[in-house]
Amino acid sequence: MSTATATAAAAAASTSLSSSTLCRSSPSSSILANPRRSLPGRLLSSSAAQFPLGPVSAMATPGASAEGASRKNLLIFDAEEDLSASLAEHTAGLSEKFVAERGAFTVVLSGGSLIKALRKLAEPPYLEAVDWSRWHVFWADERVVPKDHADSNYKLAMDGFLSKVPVPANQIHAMNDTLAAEGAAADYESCLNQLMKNGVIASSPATGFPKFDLMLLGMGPDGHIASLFPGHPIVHENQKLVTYVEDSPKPPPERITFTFPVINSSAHIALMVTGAGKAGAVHKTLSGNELSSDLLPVEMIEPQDGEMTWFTDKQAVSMLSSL
Ligand SMILES: O=C1O[C@H](COP(=O)(O)O)[C@@H](O)[C@H](O)[C@H]1O
Repeated sequence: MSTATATAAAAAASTSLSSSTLCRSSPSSSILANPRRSLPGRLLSSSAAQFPLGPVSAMATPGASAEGASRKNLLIFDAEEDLSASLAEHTAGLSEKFVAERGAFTVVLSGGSLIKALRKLAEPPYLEAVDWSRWHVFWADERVVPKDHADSNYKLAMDGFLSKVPVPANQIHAMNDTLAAEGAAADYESCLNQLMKNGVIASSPATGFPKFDLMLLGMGPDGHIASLFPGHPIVHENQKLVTYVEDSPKPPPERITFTFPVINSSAHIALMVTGAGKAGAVHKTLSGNELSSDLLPVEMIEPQDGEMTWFTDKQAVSMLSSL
């Protein structure tokens, strides 16, 4: 597989926190008009191969421009540094767009390797250029552990990213770690509903579910995303916004997670997948049969009215023969 220069890769348009809060809405969580800030010029990483993805397969033409491209794009990077740079550019570009359009940027984080990949967003030039005051941060999934526990996705994100950027503490909407799984899921769902009412989170005209501006996801080697694991009945949840598991195959067993209707209602989904250990799930997803009855969770990502970008490396796509 050769790499090509990305023409418009990922250009979807392309105070340290001393504390943060449990999910809540507050007067400062309403949408306010915002003077547009400009980001520095193009800072695209130059070592991605870009493939617009068809609805079923990964067969595509390299180097297509972002304009008129399909709603799913596959970016392949040689170097992790470049992936991280492109993810930063992508996120900063979307932040600028949504802050200008609606005065807020709602971004959903996951746990795992994603957080390290976000590190360049907390560095110049993004550190100064991004309007962090308009960010509202959420989690796609959380483990039922205290917020200072080594397994906490909140702690991971705080330590690796959020403590380095000036997002107002009351706009960091963590799941409630004082409740058991079921209660914490219900609590987070009411938080989302309240923030939709306030207009902080948009609502999808297509589905009525919350429409986050950007959902940042990772994927496990088994094809799980958030805490939606292969073969688990909650992958079929279609009413709730947030649900829970008490028997996760990956420890810790108790977790809270967004459901597919919420994930698929997002305006933008960025899925970060690296490493040879994930090549099998990537292969099944990008060359598999979407009609099969044993879909992996990652295969069930289907934006209803949005755009999805895969951020991958060569190892993760090494089993794709068609590239
Ligand atoms: O358990 C989890 O795993 C996935 C994937 O993590 P990675 O380290 O393989 O990237 C992560 O996206 C999810 O948020 C987390 O709870």
